Amino acid sequence: MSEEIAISLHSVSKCYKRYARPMDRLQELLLPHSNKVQEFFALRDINLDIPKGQTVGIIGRNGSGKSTMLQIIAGTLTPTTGEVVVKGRVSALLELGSGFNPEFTGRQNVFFNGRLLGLSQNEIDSKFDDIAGFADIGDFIDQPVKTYSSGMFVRLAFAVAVNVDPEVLIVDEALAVGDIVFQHRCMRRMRALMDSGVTTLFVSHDSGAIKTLCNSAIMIHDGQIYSKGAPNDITITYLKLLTDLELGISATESKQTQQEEKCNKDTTIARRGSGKARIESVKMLNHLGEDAGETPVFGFNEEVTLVVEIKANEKLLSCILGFYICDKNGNEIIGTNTFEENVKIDKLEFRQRVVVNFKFKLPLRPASYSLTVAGAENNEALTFDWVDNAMVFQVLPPKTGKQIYALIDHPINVTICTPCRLGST
Ligand SMILES: Nc1ncnc2c1ncn2[C@@H]1O[C@H](COP(=O)(O)OP(=O)(O)OP(=O)(O)O)[C@@H](O)[C@H]1O
Repeated sequence: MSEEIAISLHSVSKCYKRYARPMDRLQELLLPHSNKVQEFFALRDINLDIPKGQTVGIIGRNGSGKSTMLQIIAGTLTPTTGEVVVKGRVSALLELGSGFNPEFTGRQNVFFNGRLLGLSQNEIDSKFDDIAGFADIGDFIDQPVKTYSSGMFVRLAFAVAVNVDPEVLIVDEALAVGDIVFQHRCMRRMRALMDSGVTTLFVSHDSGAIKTLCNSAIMIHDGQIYSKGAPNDITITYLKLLTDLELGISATESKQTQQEEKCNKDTTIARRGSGKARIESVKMLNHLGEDAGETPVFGFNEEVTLVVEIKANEKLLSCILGFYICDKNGNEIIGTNTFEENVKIDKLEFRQRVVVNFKFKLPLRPASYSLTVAGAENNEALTFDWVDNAMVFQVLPPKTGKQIYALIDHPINVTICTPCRLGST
């Protein structure tokens, strides 16, 4: 059975007119053929099908075209060319306060927005208490929204967006504005909506949020889809591109080197960095100090040693080496570096090698994990080498048969107190 497509973009482009000087705009109006206008493509030939029920993370640099694409999907912007089909009610949180009339009270805006989204008066009536409760802005609900703080604005906008039974939800980092308690409330609600089958597009610069929330991701670069796939792979691609651009490597070259690495290994190993020094080898030793091989299997809570060898390709004034152990979604579970552990690596001469050992236990839920290893000259410097998926290993279940429900099994002391019954003889 083919999957149902909720959002479909076919050859979508968005071209803006730009003028070098404000005068040029006027001249163009008065003399339409004066050729003062420059065409700028914010989006170019986007083809995309998003299946119903997916949570898709959208990632990309500032100005890459993310908001333009989402506004087109939300229907608040018309594409210059191409076709967009979106099935179902779209609730979008794209710009702070968009869709709110500043002169209306919060209550009036809830009704106004609800009607815009196609709800009847009765439907909004029945949802109003939920919306006001979620926004939790007290008496401000009856004040004009122009008197709101930006946090209150977001609260109300989010409360409306998630309580109108959307079929497509579009969220553009608006969550970052509320306080921590509200952010947690938003996350819980978003998860509940996703679990109930709402198609969600989530734009964020926070790769952690993309990895935790989404089941696929799209990276936009220069108005085009640069890459799409599993959230972890896409965030790796994104971080590699950011590093490469900083090093003066073009986006095309960055993509090419990543594809070459991919062909050489089964897993999406991604390597980036300035190359001032290189991670020459990575291995893990088991609790007996034996090399655990290329795809190790460790016992639950086994003590292991991660052995990393680096070689300086130039003289380094200092060096920090670190690692992460990530779950299959790329969430960092264990990690540290020599600086945080107060272990100083002195300067390295050209071609000098150094081997760093990290010894730790693996109190992890039985599953497969990947290892990321990275090094930098100091805390401010660009990494000289960063290797994602340097190794993948397995952790076995505890021999005691204990179930591990959380990601990590932290030692916990449980005591039972039996209170004396009052009045008993
Ligand atoms: N109305 C407009 N007129 C001209 N250019 C525009 C207009 N709106 C957006 N752009 C340009 O289109 C490009 C894409 O903008 P967009 O807002 O979609 O990027 P973005 O990826 O969402 O960026 P950010 O992460 O900073 O929000 C940018 O170069 C922007 O300057």
